[in-house]
Amino acid sequence: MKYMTTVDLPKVPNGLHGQLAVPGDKSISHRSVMLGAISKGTTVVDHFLLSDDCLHTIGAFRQLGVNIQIENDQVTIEGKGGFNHFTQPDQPLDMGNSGTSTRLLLGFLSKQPFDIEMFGDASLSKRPLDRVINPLSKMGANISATDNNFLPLTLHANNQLNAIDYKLPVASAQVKSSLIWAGLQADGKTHLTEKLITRDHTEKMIDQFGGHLDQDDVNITVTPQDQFKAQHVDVPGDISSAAFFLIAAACVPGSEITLKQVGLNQTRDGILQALDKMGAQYTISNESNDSEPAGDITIGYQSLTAINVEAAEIPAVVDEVPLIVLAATQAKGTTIISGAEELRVKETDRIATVTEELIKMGADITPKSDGFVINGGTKLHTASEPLDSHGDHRIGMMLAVANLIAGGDSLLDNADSISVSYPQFFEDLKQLS
Ligand SMILES: O=C(O)C1=C[C@@H](OP(=O)(O)O)[C@@H](O)[C@H](O)C1
Ligand SMILES: C=C(OP(=O)(O)O)C(=O)O
Repeated sequence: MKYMTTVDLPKVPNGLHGQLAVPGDKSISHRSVMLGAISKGTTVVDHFLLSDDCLHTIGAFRQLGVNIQIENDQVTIEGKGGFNHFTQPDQPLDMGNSGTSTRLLLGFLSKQPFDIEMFGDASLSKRPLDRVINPLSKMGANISATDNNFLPLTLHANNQLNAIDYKLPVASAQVKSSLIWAGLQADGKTHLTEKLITRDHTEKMIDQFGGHLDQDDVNITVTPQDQFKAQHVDVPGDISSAAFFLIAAACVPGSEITLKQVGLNQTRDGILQALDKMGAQYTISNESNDSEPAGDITIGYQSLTAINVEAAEIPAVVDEVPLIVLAATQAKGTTIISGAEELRVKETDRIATVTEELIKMGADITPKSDGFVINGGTKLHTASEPLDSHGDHRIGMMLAVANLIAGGDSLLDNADSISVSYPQFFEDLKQLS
């Protein structure tokens, strides 16, 4: 897909107000289709995120012969009752812009009795896959990828996966999840050791669907199993989507908002930890805890102070780092973010694109190889040339929030990339205006 649309970014002269339920969590939505597909029975998923990325996961499973119905934001998946009942896709699987779909499906589909081809868009075709190809190959998967690292690729027919002991060289929930899917199909116990704890939605959902993993801090043992039982999944609001409004409300004078039933999984709540460290006040109410914890978050405008963010804190906030940089431009003092080199291999090199775009609005940011140094207290202004999402949904939405803070009239190029994770972002922002 080419992202072409240029939009006039909205303003909120009186701040953000009111209540909003953000769309469902992207990571959990992807995984609900995967577990639903191998379970026995019909899985019903409510508050599913119908964004481009998740629709690519649904599209791939439909091509594998899984019957999936969509009605409003409810998705119904007729499970196949195991990993062994898929049919060979008659076209290559289109992964679009979605790193999660690609990396998770590589492990999930690494023991199928037929070849499967996969391709993606220009951005996804530049993102490294050797982080999953290498360990999956050790397990016996047979993958021919472009330069052994990139899409397009072919996952060759394979009937044997060997269990391995593997220490993950990167802190990545995508790599961990891919290897869990493969481990469930291997011939013995697979032992994984994470570099740092990363989001645990795969582990929680396996448990919800009647499976079992042994976990102890960064160690996970996967025992082969494919007896999963269909479930009802209620997807909480995506904290990564809520984060745009949390930062907007904290930084635009006069704001006071409540975001309803946002996912509060502790492996994902780094944006709240960062706000705490910046001295922000917010309240959490109506907490629920089904398979994933959730609650309502109320936050208003306030002054923020600079913080340091280090490597160990990054996984819980990896997709929200662009927003921490933006908040840091408004905070008192100098913020230093380190250990965030993974941002260089997201939809764009987010260290480069965040810096380039916020500098257009007057921010004082110095990029580092693994993060940023931000001198705060800047009055952001309208950019004299259009801002650019660079085709990266999270950069596009972060810039829309930056324009709210500036109270400016900036334009945003390549705005339609936002549909990758949050198609109704501008409508929801209007609801809070
Ligand atoms: O597992 C997931 O659902 C995700 C994991 C993260 O990627 P990495 O695991 O590559 O850090 C995150 O950036 C991505 O948006 C979603
Ligand atoms: C990095 C992201 O997603 P993915 O890796 O699935 O493309 C994201 O949503 O910010």
